[in-house]
Amino acid sequence: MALLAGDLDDFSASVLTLPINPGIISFTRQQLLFEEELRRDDSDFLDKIDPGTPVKAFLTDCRKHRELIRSFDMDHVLNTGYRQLSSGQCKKLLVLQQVTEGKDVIIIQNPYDGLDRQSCQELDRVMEKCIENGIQVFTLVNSPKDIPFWCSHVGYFHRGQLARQGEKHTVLSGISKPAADFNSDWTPLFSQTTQNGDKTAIPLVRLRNGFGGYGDHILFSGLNLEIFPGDHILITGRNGCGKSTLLNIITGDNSKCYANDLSIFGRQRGSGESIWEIKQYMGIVSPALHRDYHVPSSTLQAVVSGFFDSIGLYRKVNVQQLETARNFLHIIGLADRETTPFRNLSHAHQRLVLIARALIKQPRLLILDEPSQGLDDLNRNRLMELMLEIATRRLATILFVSHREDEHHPLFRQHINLEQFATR
Ligand SMILES: Nc1ncnc2c1ncn2[C@@H]1O[C@H](COP(=O)(O)OP(=O)(O)OP(=O)(O)O)[C@@H](O)[C@H]1O
Repeated sequence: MALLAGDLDDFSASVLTLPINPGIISFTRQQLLFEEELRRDDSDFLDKIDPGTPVKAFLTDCRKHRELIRSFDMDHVLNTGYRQLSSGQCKKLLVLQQVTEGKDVIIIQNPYDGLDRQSCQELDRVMEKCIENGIQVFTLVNSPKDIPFWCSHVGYFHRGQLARQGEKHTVLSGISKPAADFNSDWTPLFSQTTQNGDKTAIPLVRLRNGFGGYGDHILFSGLNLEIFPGDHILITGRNGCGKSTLLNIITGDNSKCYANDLSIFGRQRGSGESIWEIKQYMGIVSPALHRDYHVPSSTLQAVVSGFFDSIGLYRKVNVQQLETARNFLHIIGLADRETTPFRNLSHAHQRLVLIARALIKQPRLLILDEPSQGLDDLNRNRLMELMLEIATRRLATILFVSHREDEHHPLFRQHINLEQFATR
C-alpha cells in the first residue's frame, strides 16, 4: 500500500511506474487526517470543544455531488466536525473526498471494513461508476471473500512475493487456503477462575430505559440492557447509529453515563466511583483507541500498558508482567517485534497488539468495537476462535460490535440491533 501511495522511501526497483497523485483511501490516511486535525485543535483558545474541520470543507462542490453524498447517508453531517464523526463516517468521508475531487486513479485499502451493509453496496455502486468513467481503481484486501465484484484483475501476494497475477477467475482458481503459521494454543494465557453464568449473579451491566447522544442530540433511547456473566452480546446497526456511543457510556467515556440509570459491576454510576475503578475490570479495543494510540512506545510496552489502561507506558513494570506480555506477543506471532515502535507496525499488527493489550489483565468485560478491522482471514478466524475459547471457558463476557455477518457467531447469546432504538 505504502509503495502504491508513494509513501515508501526505503525500497529499490529496476523499473517502477506509479500513478501520479492518486486518491488514497486507507487506514494510514485516515490516521494522518486525524492527527492533522488534532494539531489544529483550537479547543484551548476557543474555551469550548473544537469539533474540527467541518465535513463539507473536505469535499469538492457539495451541491453538484448532493445525490452521492446523500446515498452515503452523509448529508446530515456536512456541518459536523471531523473529530465528531463515527469511524465508518470517517471512512465514507475519505471516499467522498477522493471521488468528488475527480481523481484519475483511486487506491482503496480494505474497502468494506468499517462500513455498514448499505454503505458497502453504495461503495460498490460508486466504484463501478468510477470505472465506467475511465477512473482506474486499485483495491487491497486481506481476504478473497472481500474482492469486490468490480475488480477484473487480481495480484496475489504470498509471503512477501507477488505469487500470481492476471484475470480474477484464473488467479482465484489457483489459490489454495494458506496454512496457519502461528501458535494456536491460548491456554497459557488464562489463569483466572471461571466466571459463572449464573442469572442470580449481579449483572455486569444494567441499563434501564437507556439513551445516548451528544448535547441535546439523542441518537437512541428506550434501551434496556442486562448483561450477566457469560451473556456475550453482539451489537449491530448502521454507521453512526450510536454503537460506539453506547460502549462509551458503559465504559464511562461518555458523560451520558451519569444521566442514565446505569449500574456497572453492581455499582450505580454516579455514586462516587472513579472511571479507573470501573475500567480495571474492562478490556477495550476500538477504532478510537487505535486512532488515539499514537504515542512513542515499543510493541512490548503497548501490550503491557493494558495492565494500567494507559496510552503509552508510564509506570514501572515487574518481571511477571513483562513475561505475560511476551507470551501474548508470541501467541499473536509478533515475538520478534517487541522492540519495534508500535507505530511502525502495520495497521493489522497494531490491531493484534491492541487486542493483546485488552486481554492482558484478564478483564471481566471484554469490549471489542470492530476489533477485526484490517485483519486477514487467518487472523480474523483466529480472533473468532479466541472469542469462542473465552466463551467456552467463561473467562470474560464479551460485547462485540461488528458489521461483518461472518462474525455474527452463535456464541453471542444476545443481539442488539441499535437501529431499532434510533431516534432519527
Ligand atoms: N463528540 C461528539 N460530538 C457530537 N457528535 C458526535 C460525537 N461523537 C460522535 N458523534 C456523532 O454521533 C453519531 C454516532 O457515532 P458513533 O461513533 O456512536 O456511531 P457508530 O454506530 O459506532 O458508527 P460506526 O459504525 O461508523 O462506527 C455519529 O453521527 C457521530 O457524528
